Amino acid sequence: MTPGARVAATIELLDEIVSRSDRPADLVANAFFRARRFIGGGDRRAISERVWGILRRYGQLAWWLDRTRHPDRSGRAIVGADLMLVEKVPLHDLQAMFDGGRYRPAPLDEAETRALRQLDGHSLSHPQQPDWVRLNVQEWVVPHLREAYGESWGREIAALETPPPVDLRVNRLKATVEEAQRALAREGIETERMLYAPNGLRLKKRLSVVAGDAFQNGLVEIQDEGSQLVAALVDAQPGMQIVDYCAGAGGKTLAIAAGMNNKGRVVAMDVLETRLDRSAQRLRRAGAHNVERRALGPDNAKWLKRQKGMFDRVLVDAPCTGTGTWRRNPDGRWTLSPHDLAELLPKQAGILAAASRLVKPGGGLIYATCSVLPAENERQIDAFLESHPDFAVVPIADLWPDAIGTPLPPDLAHSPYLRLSPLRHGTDGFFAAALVRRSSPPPSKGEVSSSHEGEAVLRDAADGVDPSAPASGDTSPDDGGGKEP
Ligand SMILES: C[S@@+](CC[C@H](N)C(=O)[O-])C[C@H]1O[C@@H](n2cnc3c(N)ncnc32)[C@H](O)[C@@H]1O
Repeated sequence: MTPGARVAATIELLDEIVSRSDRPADLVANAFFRARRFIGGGDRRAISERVWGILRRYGQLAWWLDRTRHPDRSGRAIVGADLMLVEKVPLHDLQAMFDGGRYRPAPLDEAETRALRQLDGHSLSHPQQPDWVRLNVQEWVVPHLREAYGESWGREIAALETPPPVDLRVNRLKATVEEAQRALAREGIETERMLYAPNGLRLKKRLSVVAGDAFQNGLVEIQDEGSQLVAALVDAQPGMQIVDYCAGAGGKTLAIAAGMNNKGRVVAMDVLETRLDRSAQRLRRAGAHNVERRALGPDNAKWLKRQKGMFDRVLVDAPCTGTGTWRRNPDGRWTLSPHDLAELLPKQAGILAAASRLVKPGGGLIYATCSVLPAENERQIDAFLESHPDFAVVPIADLWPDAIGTPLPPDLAHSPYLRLSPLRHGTDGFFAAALVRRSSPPPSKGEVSSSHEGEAVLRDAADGVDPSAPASGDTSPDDGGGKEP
């Protein structure tokens, strides 16, 4: 493709993503390229990279368009501004690309030219940009981010601008980590061990793994390190009864099943049966035979009632704002609305309460989100504990050695919860709380606590910790000094 044709395709894809804001950008992009098979691999990568970069800096680009009184915010306006401000294309070269030639964008009109001319020689950042513009987030989200991270919120959000690495989880039903690493190397895919996730491998270079034998034979799955750690916190053991209550297409179900050696039972549940169905092929490929899929709905209502108090572990990977995945899904920065958050909060609380009924005394309940907003995380847990005194928090440092076994990130040593971020841990932003259902009623004030039954790690921690301990920004001894694994 000529540079002009690439620019035209970039504009087209961006317009499509913006007009289909109800769909995740990656799905829109997949459909876009499927319908244009003539676009080769190299061009496809270049176009995607540019579009994803533009979505990451959309706030600043839009700020410049406002400042120069550009007539609109169409794809051509945004892409034009990006080429000038980021790639430093001078206006006359931009005009040569926008010349209306075959496969190239239509010529810039007078108003467009007048606005874009003012960008010549400028950079994306400008001292007059407010923090939220500079950091490419919507203004209404800032108080939530401050609550999460305190004054280091800017650095945390800046870290979400870095494109994510490709992370793999080795399926221990099929291979050891070393065997999988060697199998990938034979395909020319070099990887390194992860700092935290014990079965994780990170690609040294961004390459596609899905066509290769290691992936096709179920030795590895694509899964962010943070997501792997959440699944590992379930501490699935052979013979256990486990529910993955919001299983979706089974990302964490697969990891849980891999820890059980096909002994015991995992029930994967979700309100969307179509999502659950998508896990079937992945489970087959992984050789996981102990997973049962059940859609939440009228068909399983009776079954669900009968299962009360039956499970050793229940994972609630709740639907959330996805703010922790903004480096992967930068469109989320712009599509998220206060209304979405307001709708999610009661939904998350309802799901957590419903799922908790399945946990047996002494059993564990893991609540997780890929959000960094305390309203969806710490405050949900506070409210849940208030109305469910039979549950208590298990501090993450108590679970980590047995469930995960790698060195505990220092900033989590005194945190009741797992709080992961790209800046500190090199993962997506994740939150997880591990709770245990007490086997006996909680001690009343002043009374010495009673002993508990159940799994060793959970039992020891069943009296819990103060869940009102400060959010992640406040607990780190090394604020923002996290290292990339
Ligand atoms: C964060 S996603 C789960 C991702 C999945 N666990 C994984 O690791 O791939 C949240 C899931 O919750 C499901 N969900 C939404 N409302 C629900 C409800 N009321 N009960 C159970 N699941 C629900 C959504 O369909 C979605 O699949």
